[in-house]
Amino acid sequence: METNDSDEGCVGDLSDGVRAWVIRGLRSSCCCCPNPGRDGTLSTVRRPPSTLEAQVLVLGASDTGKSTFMKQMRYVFGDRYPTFERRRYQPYIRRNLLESLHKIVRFADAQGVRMSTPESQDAAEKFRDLSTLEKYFEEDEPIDNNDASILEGATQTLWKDPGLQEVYSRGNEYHLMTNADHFITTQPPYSETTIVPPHGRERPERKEWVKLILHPTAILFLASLSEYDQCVEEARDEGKNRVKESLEIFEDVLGYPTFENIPIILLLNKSDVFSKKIHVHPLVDYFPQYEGAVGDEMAGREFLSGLYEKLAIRYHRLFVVRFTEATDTENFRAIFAFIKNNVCRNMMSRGGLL
Ligand SMILES: Nc1nc2c(ncn2[C@@H]2O[C@H](COP(=O)(O)OP(=O)(O)OP(=O)(O)O)[C@@H](O)[C@H]2O)c(=O)[nH]1
Ligand SMILES: [Mg+2]
Repeated sequence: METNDSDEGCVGDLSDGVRAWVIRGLRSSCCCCPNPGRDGTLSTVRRPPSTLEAQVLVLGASDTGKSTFMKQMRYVFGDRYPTFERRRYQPYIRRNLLESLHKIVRFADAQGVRMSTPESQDAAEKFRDLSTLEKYFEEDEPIDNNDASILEGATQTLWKDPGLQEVYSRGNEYHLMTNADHFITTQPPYSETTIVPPHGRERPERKEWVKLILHPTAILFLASLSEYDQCVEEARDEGKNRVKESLEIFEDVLGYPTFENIPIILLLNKSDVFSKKIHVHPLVDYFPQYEGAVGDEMAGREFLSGLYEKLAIRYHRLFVVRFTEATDTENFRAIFAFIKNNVCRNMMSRGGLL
């Protein structure tokens, strides 16, 4: 399902007069840059001539947290999330969650995993047939209260079942969205307005976005630490590992002539998911060259960041790495301060001030 990511377009003033911008239609890129015109084109900045402006381009493979990062910017520096906007997200979140529950139940069927009680078997039945759920996908139609409470009860009953927990922990085998547990354990978005950044799924048209972007001050490259045990959904038949896909995109960025002297800040995101997963899914099962201990979070982080570092060294590029959790606002604030500092230093150094 595609989401109408509201981060596509101008997302408002950030600190120090920098504006954030996501180029419409480019899933994998966004930047902080001069004011966009109303028609979505970039226009001249009306600022005092002495104002310095940074353009930070945010890149990365699908599902790594780019939109979440931009939404945090808006939450921290912009107008938070007005109620109307939360309402706008709700149908997308609801659809993502229903499709996820359907995937979980079908995977359980395929693997011969049965829910352990008659109640949870009944609950599973509610999500087994996608065509019966489609009526809840309508954007403009709220679910009636009775259906909402049936779906909510079924969701909670299923979640407590050990059979469901078993297949849930194997979500990497069938492309389960990252935060399905969050939606389920907080407030399933059937009747109440719930806000969590939605989930976009398109695979980036890499060669396309790379042609369209400007000369940024810095590149923020997002990669997901937690995807080491997942395959690229669109390249499922090839069984292509998502970290490998991300490394290829990183290499494209390193090799792109326009970016030759642009500093890169690598954000290894979803560290919260990684720290849970690493104990359950050994890194060595997916990367045989990993030599650290099973379940050693620090060694795992070092190993994965080392894969990016090797590429950067090969291309003689300077870069810095941070481990992040884009869904955590406090973590975002700290990372944003780091980025700002880094970008400012870079601008000063380019201007001969350092
Ligand atoms: N737990 C956790 N979830 C995250 C984190 N960062 C992003 N997510 C979730 O991961 C999913 C994908 O995040 P997005 O921000 O939509 O990813 P994206 O890079 O914009 O994806 P595309 O638009 O498909 O390229 C969403 O459900 C986010 O809420 C994180 O640090 N921790
Ligand atoms: Mg996105």
